[in-house]
Amino acid sequence: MSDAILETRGLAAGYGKKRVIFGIDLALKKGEVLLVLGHNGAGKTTLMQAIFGLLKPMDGQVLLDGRDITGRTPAANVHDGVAFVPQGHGIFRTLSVRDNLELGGFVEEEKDKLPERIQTVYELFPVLKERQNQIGGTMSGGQQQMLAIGMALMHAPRVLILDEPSIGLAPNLVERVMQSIRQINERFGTSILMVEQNVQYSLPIAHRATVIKTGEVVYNGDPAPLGDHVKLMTLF
Ligand SMILES: Nc1ncnc2c1ncn2[C@@H]1O[C@H](COP(=O)(O)OP(=O)(O)OP(=O)(O)O)[C@@H](O)[C@H]1O
Repeated sequence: MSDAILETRGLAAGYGKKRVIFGIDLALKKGEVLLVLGHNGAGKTTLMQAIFGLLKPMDGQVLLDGRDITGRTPAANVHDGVAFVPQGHGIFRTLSVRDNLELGGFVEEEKDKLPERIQTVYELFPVLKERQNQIGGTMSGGQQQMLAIGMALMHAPRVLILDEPSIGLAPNLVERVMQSIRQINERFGTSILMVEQNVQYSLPIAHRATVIKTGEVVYNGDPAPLGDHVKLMTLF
C-alpha cells in the first residue's frame, strides 16, 4: 500500500500525436516537499499539467489518496484540495491584491473562513498586506509570485503544485519565496510538488527530488547528492 497523497503511474502525455513524457512514476508523500528538476524542455510543465487535468494523459494514471483521478477537470481537483500555481504567476493583473485573494477563495464553500485565510496569507507575505489595495499587474515579479501562491492558499489546499515559482526572480527574492514555501509546508502540513530550475535555492527545502530527462525519470530520492554540480550534470 502506497503512502502517497498524489501519485502517477506510467503517466504519458504530449501534444497532438507526439509524446513528451513517457511512463512517469512519481509519488508525493503526505507532508513532503517533492522537487522536480530537469533541463529546459524535459517535460516538467507537461507532467504538472497532465497531473492537474490541464492536459489529457495519453497513458497511465494519476491517483489522489489512492483514487484514480486521471483526466479529471482542474475544477474537480481544486474542490478536492489540490491547487496549481502555473508558471508566470497567473494573477488577475487589473485587480487589486485583495481582490485577487478573494477570487482565489471563490471555490471555498465556507465563505466565513475567507477573512481569516486572507490574514494568514498576509502573515506569510507581509508585502501583500502593505500593498493590499495595489493593482496586481503593477507589482514586481516577486510580489506577483507571492500573490499567486497566496491565491492558491485561499482554499486551504492539501496539495500544492508549483511550476517554477522562482522564474524571472532576483536571487534574494528566490530565497524569500523558497522560505515561504517551506513555511507553508511546515505550518500547514501542505504536501508540495514543485518544479524548479533553481537548484541552489530549491534543494535545501526539498525532502525528496526527482530528475526528469527527455520525458523520463532518471533520478528519484535524496536531494542532497544533487547539490554536487558534477553529479547533477550527469543527470541533466
Ligand atoms: N502546447 C504545446 N504544443 C506543442 N508542444 C509543446 C507544447 N508545450 C510544450 N511543448 C513541447 O513539449 C516539450 C516539453 O515542454 P515542457 O514545457 O513540458 O518542458 P519543461 O521541462 O517544463 O521546460 P522548461 O523548463 O523550459 O519550462 C518541449 O519540447 C516543448 O516544445
